Amino acid sequence: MTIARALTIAGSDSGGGAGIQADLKTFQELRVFGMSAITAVTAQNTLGVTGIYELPPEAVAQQIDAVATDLGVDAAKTGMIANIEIMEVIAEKVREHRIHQLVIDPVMIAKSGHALLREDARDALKRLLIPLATVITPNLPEAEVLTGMSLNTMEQRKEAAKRLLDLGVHAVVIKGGHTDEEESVDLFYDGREFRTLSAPRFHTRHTHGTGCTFSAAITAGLAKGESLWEAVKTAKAFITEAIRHPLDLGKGHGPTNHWAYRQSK
Ligand SMILES: Nc1ncnc2c1ncn2[C@@H]1O[C@H](COP(=O)(O)OP(=O)(O)O)[C@@H](O)[C@H]1O
Ligand SMILES: Cc1ncc(COP(=O)(O)OP(=O)(O)O)c(N)n1
Repeated sequence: MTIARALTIAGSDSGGGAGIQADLKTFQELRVFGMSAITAVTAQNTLGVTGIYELPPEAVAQQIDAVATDLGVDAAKTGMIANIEIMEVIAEKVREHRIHQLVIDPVMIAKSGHALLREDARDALKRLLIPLATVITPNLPEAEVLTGMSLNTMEQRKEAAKRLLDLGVHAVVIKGGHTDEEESVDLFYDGREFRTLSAPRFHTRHTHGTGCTFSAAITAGLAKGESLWEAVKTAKAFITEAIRHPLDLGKGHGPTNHWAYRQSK
């Protein structure tokens, strides 16, 4: 039996709803062997982030080397990167280990409002990492920062997707979580055609880690050899079930339910 292997390069969320923890739970649910390279440790729960401890860039490089030289990586994703120095080593290691299936979730700010990427690293993301990616998955505020556009309409989002593709990435998914529209519509663009993925919008406080979970599910699909579109469709179904059946935990923005997709099958 071939074992699909996925690596997450991201921050640790002590609360278990986002970051490395959400990614590993998602990989496991989708029957992919999960590995991690931690960029930063956050003290975090459903109410917010109370501490951020960035790791030395060498520690991130060593973790990537350790897994890539022994276990092997079929696909990888990035989440919280924290700073430019860490971003530089990630770009170097992705090239060195020839990681060709790379999902970049350009995490900038948590829903609680805490910055998870230093502001001076936002431009570096466009220069250093996005050109190496198979797909990037910005939410609406992140897509606005990366393009400098206001994204209120679908036409504006399509134009933003084109501009993001011009940065050298193969495909873009602009996620539709951050609106009050009736449906949560994600826009996919691979340079050939625009496609949309729609789901009912659930009125729930349990949306902590939705972006991490969605991008981890895409990574799992790529690790298993699925086409990008197949992987994105499964990721949308996975996150929709995870939000539809929330876990009643915490007093703030609670986690999604990582085992709901399996139970829906
Ligand atoms: N309230 C919601 N109801 C249904 N789907 C949602 C909801 N919030 C987010 N999603 C979906 O979750 C995924 C992550 O989107 P989003 O929350 O925008 O990302 P992020 O966590 O990076 O801000 C997308 O597929 C989006 O459409
Ligand atoms: C350690 C860590 N990484 C990423 C996030 C952001 O997760 P995201 O999926 O964007 O969800 P919200 O935090 O915005 O709800 C995080 N919080 N912590």
